[in-house]
Amino acid sequence: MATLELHSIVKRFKDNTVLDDVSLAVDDGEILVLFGPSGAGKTVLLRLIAGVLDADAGRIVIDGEDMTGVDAEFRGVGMAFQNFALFPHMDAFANIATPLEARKTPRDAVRAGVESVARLLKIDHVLTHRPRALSNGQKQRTALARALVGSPPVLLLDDPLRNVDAKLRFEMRLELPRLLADRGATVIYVTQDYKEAMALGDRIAVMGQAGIRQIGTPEEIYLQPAGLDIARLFGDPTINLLDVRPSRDGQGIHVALSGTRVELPAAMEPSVGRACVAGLRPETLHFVKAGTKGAVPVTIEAETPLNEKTVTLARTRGGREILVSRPAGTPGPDHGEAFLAVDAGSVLMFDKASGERIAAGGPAAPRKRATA
Ligand SMILES: Nc1ncnc2c1ncn2[C@@H]1O[C@H](COP(=O)(O)OP(=O)(O)OP(=O)(O)O)[C@@H](O)[C@H]1O
Repeated sequence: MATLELHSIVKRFKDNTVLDDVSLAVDDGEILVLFGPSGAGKTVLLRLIAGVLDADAGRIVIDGEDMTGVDAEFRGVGMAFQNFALFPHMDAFANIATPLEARKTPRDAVRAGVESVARLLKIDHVLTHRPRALSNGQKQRTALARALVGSPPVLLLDDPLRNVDAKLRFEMRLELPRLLADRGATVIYVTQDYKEAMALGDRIAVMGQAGIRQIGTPEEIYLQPAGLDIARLFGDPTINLLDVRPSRDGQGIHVALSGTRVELPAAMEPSVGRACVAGLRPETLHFVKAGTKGAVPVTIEAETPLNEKTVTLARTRGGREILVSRPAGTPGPDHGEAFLAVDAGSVLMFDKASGERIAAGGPAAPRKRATA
């Protein structure tokens, strides 16, 4: 295990500044997920840490030691790439063994190391196969086995599940946290899949234009996103976003939805009188009986049963669409008029002009993350 610190990293390619003053600290044994759109600089950041690219400015410190000028093979960093990067002329065993061979590990120890990691990743039956005789999932596990086998203190995994089918992705999402925790490595894990990010990360760093937009536990990122851009990236169905202008009277702060007053917490004070966007997560909205105090009248347009939930498309009197999600098998209206309760504590409020969240609102994130 090791700690990893990035101090004010800058990386440019000609006039393209990919990383601008990026700082980050990863704890010993932590899994930090780098999440963000294509081209955000995630791979570049991993390559800088690995030592296969040089930064234009800033320092990378592993376990207290400045890595500037330290060659890749002496950094104690293992890496698995999204495109596998296996040697085609070598069988799976030899591919996995390369980090141990490079260290001149005795033959018996190589065999024991490769077989043990191959068993863990369920590829022990294909160790004599060359990459072209492996399925994508087996190739992916072989690349991962190669990154794990030397037990590097720091492990960099670049979207390792991108090329595998949905079933294996799902299995690996469940298995990987334990596997990584067992190896004791400090991990930086890149993905573009928000579910993977939430399932695997102790913390998630959301990458935006040239840097990190927000860093926090999965719950903090989901419940208290720093901006509209981040709120939209997490959640399925995506968050409902409604233009509002909160106002205040003797009874408190409120907005109008379908002509109905929806009370907001006092902490929403900074939003009063401003053009805002209210974010309502579909799972925080509930259908209630007609006549329930504060219930918002809507018309049900459509209902889609998904595996574990039912998603309803409702429309307000003003014609705005709202998605509501509820656990599959629970009762709910499927046509006609219905009424929605909005949980004021769950409403996220964003400044419309800047897209930034108005800090005081939103539910509190729990201190500890739930297990995935
Ligand atoms: N060797 C290079 N020369 C010039 N530009 C590069 C080089 N490597 C990366 N870039 C640029 O840096 C930016 C970030 O690329 P990077 O591969 O890190 O993105 P990413 O966030 O990992 O994307 P993806 O999720 O698609 O892998 C892109 O604009 C890319 O074109």
